[in-house]
Amino acid sequence: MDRVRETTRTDLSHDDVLSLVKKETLAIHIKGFCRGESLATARRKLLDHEDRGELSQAHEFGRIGFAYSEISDEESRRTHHEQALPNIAKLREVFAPYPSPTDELRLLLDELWPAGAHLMEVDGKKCFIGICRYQDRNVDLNPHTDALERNLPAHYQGHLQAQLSANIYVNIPEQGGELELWDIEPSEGDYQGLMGERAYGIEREKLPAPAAVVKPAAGDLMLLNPRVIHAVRPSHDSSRVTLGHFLGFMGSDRPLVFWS
Ligand SMILES: O=C(O)CCC(=O)C(=O)O
Ligand SMILES: [Fe+2]
Repeated sequence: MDRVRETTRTDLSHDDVLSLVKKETLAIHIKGFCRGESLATARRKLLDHEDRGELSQAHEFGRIGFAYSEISDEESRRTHHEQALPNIAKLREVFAPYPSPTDELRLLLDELWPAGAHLMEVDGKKCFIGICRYQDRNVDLNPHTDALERNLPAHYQGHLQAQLSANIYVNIPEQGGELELWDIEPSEGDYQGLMGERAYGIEREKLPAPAAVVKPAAGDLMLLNPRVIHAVRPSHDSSRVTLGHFLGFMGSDRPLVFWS
């Protein structure tokens, strides 16, 4: 079975999303999701943006916006929610006068999902969506999994049935920058054990060869299930710049929720 499915913006379906939830498909690839003019405008601005900062837990990665995964205490929790809407507006502005691909993704999923899709709220506070991430030359995004539960408050555990990831590629190096996917879903305990003292992720040497390797192009959208191990090979030339989105699945008849 082909574990990476190619489709188009118009053909993306409810069943495609469910196939990722069930891990029948490892990734769904939509080539040319972004419109050319909009991408060219944004790429110029994003490659040299004054608001680029460093990801709290792994300083080798640049980012615009404050990720949910950066929450480690009450102050960072407040920061995430206070900056959520201003950061959404800031990234929307980068694409102006065109619609931002993050907004288009939100609308597309709201339209295709029977119960719709909206920003995640935690304790009545909205979450940020659409983080811009920079992986500069020779930086390795090690094999890892993503789990919202690592950063949710204690009384909010257990409300997701599945987590999906949706990346929009703004700049992709000529060499390197491939997405690697393994068909391995470690339990949280096993993952923490494999991680040991590392800030995040697992050594590649501890894993077999990946089940799939995909090289996206600038403008593409890739959906994946980040509860299975995945990684991004280092770029050998320009920075790899993406817009990252997570989707929460709470059942087929419930809305999808968004955060970054
Ligand atoms: O940038 C990518 O291709 C994948 C990034 C990633 O780790 C994720 O989507 O969870
Ligand atoms: Fe990830």
